[in-house]
Amino acid sequence: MPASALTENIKIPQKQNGENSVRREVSRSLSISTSPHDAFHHRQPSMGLEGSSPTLRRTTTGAVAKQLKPFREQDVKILLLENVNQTGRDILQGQGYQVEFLKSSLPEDQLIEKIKDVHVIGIRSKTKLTSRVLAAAKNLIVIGCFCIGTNQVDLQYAASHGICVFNSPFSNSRSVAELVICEIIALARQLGDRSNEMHRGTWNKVSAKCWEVRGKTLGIIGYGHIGSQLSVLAESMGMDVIYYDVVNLMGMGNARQVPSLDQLLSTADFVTCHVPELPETMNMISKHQLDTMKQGSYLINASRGSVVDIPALVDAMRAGHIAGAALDVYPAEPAGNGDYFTNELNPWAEDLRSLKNLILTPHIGGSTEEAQSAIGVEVADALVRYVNEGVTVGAVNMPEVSLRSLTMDEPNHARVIFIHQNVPGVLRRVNEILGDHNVDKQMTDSRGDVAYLMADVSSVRDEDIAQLYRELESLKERIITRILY
Ligand SMILES: NC(=O)C1=CN([C@@H]2O[C@H](COP(=O)(O)OP(=O)(O)OC[C@H]3O[C@@H](n4cnc5c(N)ncnc54)[C@H](O)[C@@H]3O)[C@@H](O)[C@H]2O)C=CC1
Ligand SMILES: O=C(O)C(=O)COP(=O)(O)O
Repeated sequence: MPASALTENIKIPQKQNGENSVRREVSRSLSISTSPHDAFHHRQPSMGLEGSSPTLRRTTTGAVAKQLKPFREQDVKILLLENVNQTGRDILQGQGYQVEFLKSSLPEDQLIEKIKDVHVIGIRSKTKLTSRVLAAAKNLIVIGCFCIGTNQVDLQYAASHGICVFNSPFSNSRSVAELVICEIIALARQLGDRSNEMHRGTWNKVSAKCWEVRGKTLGIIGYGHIGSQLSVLAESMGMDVIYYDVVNLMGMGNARQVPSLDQLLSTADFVTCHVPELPETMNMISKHQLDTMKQGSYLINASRGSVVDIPALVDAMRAGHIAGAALDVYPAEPAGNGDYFTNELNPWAEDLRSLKNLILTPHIGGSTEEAQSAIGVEVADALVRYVNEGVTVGAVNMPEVSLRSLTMDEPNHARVIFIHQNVPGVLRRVNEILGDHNVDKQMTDSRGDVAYLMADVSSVRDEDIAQLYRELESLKERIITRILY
């Protein structure tokens, strides 16, 4: 059946602004093309068994998994910002998607222009996907954060608009932990200052207030992937490790959890922050906490800039109460590389630059070849699985739903994905619609206000698919319908 035959089944109401809403929705969910004649593509020939596809897989039963291709691959538009690693780009381009790659982030207004068109966006920690930006992203189905943190994305807004978000939960944890180990020793030995002096031609051999780290106490705030990895490394250097976390967690090695932040602060020689950006972690280290820290102790922050109240830290360092600090993250960070670390960016930048034994790094905690290349693969794979098969395993804002792959022996199957508001009665109505077909398998789950249903239906013709799509779209609780085949 030609694609246009299917198109004829679709009623295309005109919107006031002339934009065609069904066409837009269809292009977001079923077919990428915005041409009314291409609004539904008919089935693509299945990939041949002898084909050279690098993604040819077998299911657990040994059958060859059919690669679902909802779109013409070349129509899937992807915008990658912030220098996403080549490994990720290769995977996405290997799928035949249209990939636009930029080295830096974009200011909000430019981002709003660019995001209008794309189905997938890949970012790192700098790009702010606020509700204002996402509201412009009419075709967007998925966001890939090629990093750990997801605080830069309005996760709830994204979920309520059916936009799935993935990240890489631990591929750069080791890199951050190693940087922090390096900083502990560098602060204890005032390495930054000695090196700066030598760069200026000054020989300044001192031992006063320079220490070994062996036998000193490291206090870790947030004992997750990074904190616990750091704990192991610090113990192997002979440090005692204590940690504070809102969750009760088993310590690695001899590390001990302490019941309060104040207890950690008043005991540790080195305090390091590894909590996510949350309302509760905003200025978690401020004047009171700095005062509670031991005289001559050190502070490290490689988590998020909002966690440490920097003017309070400047005061504590000027007073000599804090002997040194290392900061990798800042409340405001520039979109790209350049001479931006000035008072224009953050009002206290010059104050920081004037302090002794303060290591300042440009958010490089996760910036190693190993981490970036692993993250590129992990997040790009998750994006491909989502675009091609609708699998949400690993998503940070959607229920995790997966079905075993359709196989090459099931040519007339379709996968229905229905993201909807999590209210009573929807499943009954969805199943009434699906009930005319043979539902081979189905999974549904909810997370907060949003539910995700995935069902594989067999023996469906192209016109059945169009009808299923129309009927599901007509349900008032629908957020997004996608049909993959
Ligand atoms: N500088 C850099 O380049 C990088 C920075 N990061 C930042 O580091 C953060 C931590 O990363 P992971 O260890 O992978 O996260 P994680 O989620 O594995 O661990 C975070 C821990 O913090 C704890 N926590 C949350 N709120 C807390 C509170 N109010 N008080 C005490 N503990 C609290 C959690 O229970 C959890 O155990 C990320 O959210 C990200 O913002 C991550 C990677 C690279
Ligand atoms: O992984 C994270 O959360 C980080 O902070 C690293 O961010 P980046 O990928 O360097 O922008």
